[in-house]
Amino acid sequence: MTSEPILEVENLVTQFHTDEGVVKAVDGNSFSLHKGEVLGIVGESGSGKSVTAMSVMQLIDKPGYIKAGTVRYKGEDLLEKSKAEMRQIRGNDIAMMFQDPMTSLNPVYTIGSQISRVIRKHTDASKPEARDRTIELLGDVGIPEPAARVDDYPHQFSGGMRQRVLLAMAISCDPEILIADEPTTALDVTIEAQIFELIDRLQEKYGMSVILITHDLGVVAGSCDRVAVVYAGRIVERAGVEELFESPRHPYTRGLMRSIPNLRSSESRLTPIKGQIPDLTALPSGCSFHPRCVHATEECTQRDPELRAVETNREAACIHALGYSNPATTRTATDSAATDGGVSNE
Ligand SMILES: Nc1ncnc2c1ncn2[C@@H]1O[C@H](COP(=O)(O)OP(=O)(O)OP(=O)(O)O)[C@@H](O)[C@H]1O
Repeated sequence: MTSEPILEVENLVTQFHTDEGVVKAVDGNSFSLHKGEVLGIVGESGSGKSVTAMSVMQLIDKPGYIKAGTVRYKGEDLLEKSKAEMRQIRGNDIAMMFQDPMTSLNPVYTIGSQISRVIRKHTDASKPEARDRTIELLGDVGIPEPAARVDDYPHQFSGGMRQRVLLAMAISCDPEILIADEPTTALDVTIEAQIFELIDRLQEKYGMSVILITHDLGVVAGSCDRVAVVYAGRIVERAGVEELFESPRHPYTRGLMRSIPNLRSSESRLTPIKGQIPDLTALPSGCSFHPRCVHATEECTQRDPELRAVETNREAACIHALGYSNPATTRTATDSAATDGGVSNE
């Protein structure tokens, strides 16, 4: 990508002070998003994906707080904006679609009135104009007979249709960025595929940039341009989607790939990653992933690896990462792996 990033997150640290200790939910992460790009943030449950999105939107409430970092949108740091300014930016510029449509839609209002209200809050549209736009949006997101359904209540829609309504609401003010946080968690796979197709289509139609948050690398493969893989609050690998699937460099990314069905036709066995994501109040010493890593060495228990470039368009936070390189394509990387204590290909 050569254009200026529309969103630049640098060294973001978000924590929660709890009775059990300080939860390091996002621990120094940086990433950028370019115009028209779809960035996937992927990782297991509890790895800090939602907290990253909520930090960008400035929706972190006590006991949480953003301890450090910058979130630059079109060059301006959102962390320095007032509450009123952020209210304008949310919806108008950056819209977020949450996991569960039932908690995001109010059951006592018609879906039309809920979408129209958002439009009227952010634009000077009149009531009839907002209603017309709402019907158009419902059509855009694939609700059949939108003019007839606009006065229905959320419970009159199926789960997939409610998710479409949320998408209509999120794009109603033509945002520059759409953050979709596990938008299909509660849906079956056919409906899930339809929602991702829809997001793709709308992203092109409206020229939006999208951050897609998911625990499912399969989703990433189908929809994203670039990917940030997160583990225990840290980005452990960042790459273009093709590079990532061609040769994942972090053992965690490899583990995630082995646990997805149908992703690699040559691998018929599914192998879940052993163990669990650590308690974010008491991270293991050294590399947080070392207790679950089949390649961990003594050094991994002591050294906390930084995210570093392993080749163009590719970074990984693993002291052995270079050892995963394909010798045919990245000779230099493989050579240096030898001096870096690198492990050989599996
Ligand atoms: N309000 C809160 N108070 C205390 N801890 C919190 C709070 N919100 C989130 N956390 C903690 O922050 C960490 C990251 O949570 P987050 O929801 O971002 O994970 P996630 O990767 O989005 O998981 P999921 O896919 O299940 O949503 C977790 O350990 C979670 O318990």
